[in-house]
Amino acid sequence: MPDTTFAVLFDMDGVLVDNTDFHINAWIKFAQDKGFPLTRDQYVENINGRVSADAMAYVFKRPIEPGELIVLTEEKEAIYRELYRPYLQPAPGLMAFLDALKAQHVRLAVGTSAPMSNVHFTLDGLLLRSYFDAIVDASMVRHGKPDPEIYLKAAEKVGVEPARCVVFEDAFAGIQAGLRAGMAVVAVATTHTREELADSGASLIIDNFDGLTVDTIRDLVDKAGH
Ligand SMILES: O=P(O)(O)OC[C@H]1O[C@@H](O)[C@H](O)[C@@H](O)[C@@H]1O
Repeated sequence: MPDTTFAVLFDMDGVLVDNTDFHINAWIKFAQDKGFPLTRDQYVENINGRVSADAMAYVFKRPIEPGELIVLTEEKEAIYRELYRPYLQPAPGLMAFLDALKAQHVRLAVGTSAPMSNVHFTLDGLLLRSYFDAIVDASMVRHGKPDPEIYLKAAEKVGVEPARCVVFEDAFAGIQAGLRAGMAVVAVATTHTREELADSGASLIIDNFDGLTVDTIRDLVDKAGH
């Protein structure tokens, strides 16, 4: 029987996989090729963890209409996948943690700003899809992170109330999305340092999933008093 007393919602990029540097390099190359140079700091501040519509509007300094957005997004993501493919691997400790959650029948979801093509690349490339009861990607929401819509939709799909969900996130936009959804957030210190994440509102900061127990995460929800 599924345990519906709490659910765990995972961001994808920077959490299930430690791939931020590959996204940064892909964005920098893509933007440079288009004649709109981008720095690493600009990426971290304005693009990291956000849906492509918002990221592209930032890079090109104008809103991008839907047809053009699909083309530009796939152009950028093809660069990213080419760069990251040889290094594609689950985050340290992830598989053991997912197995432990599954053994206790905890409901699991992915909530990502990535397009479906990258979800396929990552979850199917690593044979992770079967672990998740729901997957919400950028194509399924009207508003990207930091709006809470992605995580609220994931909670609805797994049938667990938002206050009983824990979100794993690496990006400030994603942490905000989780908090605004009324969820406890665990920050993963891949993109940002522990110091940078200290005031983010996260209940716990981890370097990766090594040694993380299901009880530690269940306690976060219980302590939040929901
Ligand atoms: O961290 P998430 O929500 O999985 O976000 C995916 C997005 O993360 C951003 O950081 C990348 O630059 C995007 O290209 C990518 O689509």
